[in-house]
Amino acid sequence: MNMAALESGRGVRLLNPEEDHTFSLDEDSMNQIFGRDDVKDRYVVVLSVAGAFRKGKSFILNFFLRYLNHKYNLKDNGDWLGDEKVPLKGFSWRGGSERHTTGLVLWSQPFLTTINGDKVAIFLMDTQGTFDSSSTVKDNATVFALSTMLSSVQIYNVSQNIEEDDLQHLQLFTDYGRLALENTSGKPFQKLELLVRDWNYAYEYPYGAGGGAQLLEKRLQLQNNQHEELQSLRRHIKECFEEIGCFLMPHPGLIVATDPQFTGTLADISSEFKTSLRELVPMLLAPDNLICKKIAGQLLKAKDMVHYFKAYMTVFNGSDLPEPKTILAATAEANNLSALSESRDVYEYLMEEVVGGSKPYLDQNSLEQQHERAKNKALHAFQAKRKMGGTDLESTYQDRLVKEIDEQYVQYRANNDAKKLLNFTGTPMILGSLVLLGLLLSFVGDNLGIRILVVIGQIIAVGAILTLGVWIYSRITGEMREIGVTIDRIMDEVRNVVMMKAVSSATQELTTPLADKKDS
Ligand SMILES: Nc1nc2c(ncn2[C@@H]2O[C@H](COP(=O)(O)OP(=O)(O)OP(=O)(O)O)[C@@H](O)[C@H]2O)c(=O)[nH]1
Ligand SMILES: [Mg+2]
Repeated sequence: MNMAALESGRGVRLLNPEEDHTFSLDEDSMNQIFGRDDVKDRYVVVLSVAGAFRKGKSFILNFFLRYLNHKYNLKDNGDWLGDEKVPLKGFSWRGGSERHTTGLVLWSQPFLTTINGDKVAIFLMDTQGTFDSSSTVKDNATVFALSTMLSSVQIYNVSQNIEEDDLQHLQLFTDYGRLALENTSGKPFQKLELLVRDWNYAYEYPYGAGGGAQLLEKRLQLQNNQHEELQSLRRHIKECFEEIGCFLMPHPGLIVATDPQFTGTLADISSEFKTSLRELVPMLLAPDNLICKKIAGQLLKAKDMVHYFKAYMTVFNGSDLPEPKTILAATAEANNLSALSESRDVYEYLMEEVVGGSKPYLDQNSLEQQHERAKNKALHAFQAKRKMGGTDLESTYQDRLVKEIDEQYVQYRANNDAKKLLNFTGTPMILGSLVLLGLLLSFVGDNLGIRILVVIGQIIAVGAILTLGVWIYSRITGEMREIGVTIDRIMDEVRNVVMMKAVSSATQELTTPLADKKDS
């Protein structure tokens, strides 16, 4: 199997656990991953795997990677599971009893595709296992919460069965989710997939999604004799996620579970496990099944992820676990911030079109008009976005947008003014040289008595002086911009032709003696 495309990626730890039980965010890596030019404006599918430590989370993610590489990089519809003898690589995984993955790890290269014409980037996220001996309850909750808040598909990896404890751990989200439901449109979370590993009771419920659905229904059933708390937890879980599924995964075999030499080769994995992988992975990641990340009913772009990461980091790094209302407030802040930066992009884009670096000088009035037009468009874009957090928060961010745009305008104006000054390296230099050339020709022609040379020289000199005049006028006043631009373009051509001639004659000079030497 061709793994080349996979080898360009690696697991990047975006969230690092610190000694004092806070987490630090690797902002540079985050900006690099989500801000890549071909990625930042794409909608995102974020699949995360979370749950107790040492239960095969990183291991299974590497099969997701194989599928994604096969389907979206190599665009191959054949068997994706791969060669029986190839070791399993990608996210770091290993055997043993000590926890391995820490913090939150993202695959550095998203997989790119389109869904119904929309460009999409698929991200995989690995998480620190919960309940190891060195983490606190808060550490666990933070990783679990962040990965749930930031993913569109959360795979909740549980061992052997769905127990009451497993459901209890969803409590923080259901509390947040209920609050979010009251305040925003759309369900707060998208897909939750409980992945039960080492399912031993296939005689009761068969392996796969079918058996999983039966088990899940049983576990989420409301019963009259259940305590009220257990009943409401179940109700809320169903309310908060758009979709909840369960998948029963068979045991992968003794070599996988116990052999320290095991490298992840398919040959050492039970055939039931492989059969289930063939069902599970496309069920989550085939083109028709991809789920894009939404917050408050709105699709997120890769560049928006940065705002949410930062906002959640701040609230989860406090000394206590944040209250659901604090998480909601952070979500609303990030949501407004995304709208702000998107609208500022609109302003920048429109202004670059008229006064960007390569554009000629624009007169003051026109510049002002263009600024007003771009600012209105940006404000309109901001207002058109559905936002969380109420009108007060919205107007704070709108004021901030106006302030940032006005600051940027000052910058554009300064740059524009700088263009007014003559630029002696481009067009004027060429035109000046042409004036000199013309004068030289007519002088030589005059001395040699060649009348035609005198006329040609004078035409060149006068033409160049007139053109220079028009060009200077256009630069200083900002009027006749089209003519000014045309002159620049023609002079550019002239410069290119002259340069090419100079280079080719120089190379000829250099190569001819060599060739001559060869011949002799
Ligand atoms: N019993 C069992 N073992 C598995 C399964 N999948 C992988 N393993 C083994 O479990 C061990 C741990 O795998 P990892 O993928 O590193 O586990 P993890 O959940 O990422 O662990 P942490 O990063 O410490 O949270 C490895 O030895 C795997 O071979 C499974 O479905 N069942
Ligand atoms: Mg791991």
